[in-house]
Amino acid sequence: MWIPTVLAVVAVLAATLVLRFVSGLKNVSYLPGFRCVFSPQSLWGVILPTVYFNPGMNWFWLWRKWVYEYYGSRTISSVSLFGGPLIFTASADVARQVLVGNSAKFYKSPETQAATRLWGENIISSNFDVYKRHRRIVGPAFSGPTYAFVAREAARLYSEMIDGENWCQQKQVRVESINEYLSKFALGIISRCGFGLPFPWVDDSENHEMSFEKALTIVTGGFIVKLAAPLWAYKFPIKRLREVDEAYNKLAVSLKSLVTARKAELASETSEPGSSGNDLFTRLVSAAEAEGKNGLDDDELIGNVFSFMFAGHETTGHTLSATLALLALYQDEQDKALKQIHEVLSDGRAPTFDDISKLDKVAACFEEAARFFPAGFILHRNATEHVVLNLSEDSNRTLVIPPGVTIVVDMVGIHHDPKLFPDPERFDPSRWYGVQDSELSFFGFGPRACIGRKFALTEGVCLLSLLLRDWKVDVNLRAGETVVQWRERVLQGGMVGLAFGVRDVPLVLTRR
Ligand code: HEM
Repeated sequence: MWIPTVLAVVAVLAATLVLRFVSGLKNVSYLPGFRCVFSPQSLWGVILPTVYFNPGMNWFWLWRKWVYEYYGSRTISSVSLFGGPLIFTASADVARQVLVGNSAKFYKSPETQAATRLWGENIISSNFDVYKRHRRIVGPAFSGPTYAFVAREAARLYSEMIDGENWCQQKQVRVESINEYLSKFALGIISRCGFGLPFPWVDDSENHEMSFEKALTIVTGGFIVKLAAPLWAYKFPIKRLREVDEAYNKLAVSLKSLVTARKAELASETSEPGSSGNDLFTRLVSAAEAEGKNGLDDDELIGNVFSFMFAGHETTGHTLSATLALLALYQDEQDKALKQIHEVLSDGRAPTFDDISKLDKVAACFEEAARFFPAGFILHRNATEHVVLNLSEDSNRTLVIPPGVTIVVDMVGIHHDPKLFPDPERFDPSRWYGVQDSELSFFGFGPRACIGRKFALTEGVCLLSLLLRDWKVDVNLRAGETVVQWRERVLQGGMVGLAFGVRDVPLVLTRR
């Protein structure tokens, strides 16, 4: 009796899957692309490695040299048995149609913004009128005084790093992973210039209670744990979960009291302009207070300041690591940057915000590394209505995106498109000479492109100018390894935490 029942259930399930698959094909207008069991964005698709039957998360990098040519188009689809249909585009033209020309017809779905919303609605996760309110209040915080503050803090933190790591006593430093230092550096800058916190490089406090900075470090490293672990898992004595949970609770309480304190400070006008008052958090609280009931509530203030952490920490840290990896390989480019650093900072001082535009060759190294490894590597959008896109770049066909279907802009694909960037595997900073900040495509396109671009560029150029002025950067080879093998081993892109970038970059720094 049970055998026919089981067979009937299996038949119904199989028929449902087949119907869903067929409807998926229709939803992507039969656009060529992946036909797989798990969607590349589904849980199993992400967990399983990139192999020919499972694109996974790393196909953007591993298949970048052939995949679009193979399917005969820079806009392709993915239809799977498990997970919804997707459209991927590595065409800058199609990306602009979505993110610029038709931006009002697309939104960011709550599912794709789960990580950014952990602390509350914010500028990254919101849409439509709510977004406009967030942008109106957040926008002015990103301006000259903040960038000047970033430049000052970058110089101070660099010195603290060199002293704190005892590199000042050494002629040569060999590191297995420059990423550790640069990730901590980027976290320090966001903490100081985003939250207005001291973030000492060496935390020698005797206090055994978890410090705000420690909690911040654990929380940023624990985003994925927080997203993936179900609530019941916290009942078990799993050390990592306990630690992440404690850090989240600590931060939630501290941030609430920080908002209250900043409001009180502003009310009594004790905040000094030109000092900590230029951190993004204080400027946000001030702007939100000025807007009254049209401003942001406490959760939204915290959500926004965390969105800067989410969007500005790993992105900048990974790009800096990639820049040094590439400069270690391309010594001629390192020399060009060094020459400009000596010209602009001829008196040996640290760079200020006013120097950033003069250090354009240093900036171009950071920008070219950001092209090579675009930290914001996939941009998701969903259509609110049927939207017709023109694929004229590949053919004369048009593509109709139905409401609800996700289109993913593949930033790795766009930035390795040989038509836009000839010889894309070559590190060539001159591609970015004379390009305006607003045209830097790895910061996104259209009205929702990166609001923190100048923040990131200021931080990146300051750190690189100081580090390259003081140290010659070389690859740190394993015994018997050649430079070509080092490149093959180290220069691989992938998800590192929540952003795209290179993993451990082993370098030798030799004092100049
Ligand atoms: C190299 C460093 C960075 C890269 C490559 C980068 C890249 C991007 C990209 C591609 C977007 C567009 C996302 C989309 O359209 O869906 C974006 C948005 C954003 N970024 Fe950045 N980012 C960087 C640094 C920063 C920094 C330092 C901050 C803040 C301090 C920041 C804050 C933001 C915010 C708030 C948004 C959302 C803007 C909006 O929706 O209006 N980013 N970023």
